[in-house]
Amino acid sequence: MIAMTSTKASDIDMSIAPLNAVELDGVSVTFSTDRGEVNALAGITHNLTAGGFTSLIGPSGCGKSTLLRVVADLIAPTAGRATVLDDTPHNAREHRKIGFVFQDSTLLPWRTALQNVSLPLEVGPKNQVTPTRSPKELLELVGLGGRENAYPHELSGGMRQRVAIARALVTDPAILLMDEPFGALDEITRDRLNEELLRIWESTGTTVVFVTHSIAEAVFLSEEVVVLKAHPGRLHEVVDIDLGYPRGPHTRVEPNFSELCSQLRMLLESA
Ligand SMILES: Nc1ncnc2c1ncn2[C@@H]1O[C@H](COP(=O)(O)OP(=O)(O)OP(=O)(O)O)[C@@H](O)[C@H]1O
Repeated sequence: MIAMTSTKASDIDMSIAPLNAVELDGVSVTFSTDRGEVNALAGITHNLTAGGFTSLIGPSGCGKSTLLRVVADLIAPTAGRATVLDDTPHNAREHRKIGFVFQDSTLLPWRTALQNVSLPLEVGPKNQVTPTRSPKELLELVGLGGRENAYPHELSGGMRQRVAIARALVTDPAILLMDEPFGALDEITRDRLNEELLRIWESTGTTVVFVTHSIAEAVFLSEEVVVLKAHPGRLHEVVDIDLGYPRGPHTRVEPNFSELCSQLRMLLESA
């Protein structure tokens, strides 16, 4: 388990864990469309520390989702290389080392919360996963103990996202990729889930890569915020969020918090 300090890399057992969970070396992605080529990403070079919490922000179309998809092995880079846990994204995915949470919870409506969380254990190669926590324990971890038998339509939007997070964690992934997971939620629910997510991050030690449009959310959650520029998507700036952990409601009223939000706002305006 990784302690909640701002020097996370030093807490990792180096005999078993790579220093970097993700290494991006000149990653470029070009899509060919009917209207010509779209340069979604151009030469992204950056490393993500194992056990860290990194947010990606930037204007619409700057390639945030594309970058997550490269790491998740859903898209191959046109140029450059992505390394995940010292391996190819393909092998990391095959070994079930990557969990993904989308903006929409994408739960199966005919399955209960528990059955949804169990789903990844029922599909894919057998015997590849020995989960640290059972689906029931994961539902407890995300604050849904006692709601195992609820169907998605019986749960609020925030609860459905909690189920989606539990489902993403069921294979015990080393990396959790989250693409605007709380974007559709009201502000109070979102703040509460941000606090929950940090608690889950603390207890699982997973590396989190989090896409958001919210500056405040990025600052509240992250150890570092990667700001991307659009057309083509490229790295603009990396900002260290030196607020320390644990974070809670008090964090949002710290002077440093507002200063970091202003700094990021200015960077986004020039992106
Ligand atoms: N499958 C695809 N085919 C063609 N173009 C694509 C494809 N996927 C993404 N793009 C283009 O690549 C660029 C980056 O898209 P991406 O969705 O990664 O951006 P984003 O930063 O996540 O955007 P948003 O903040 O609006 O969600 C955009 O110009 C988009 O239109």
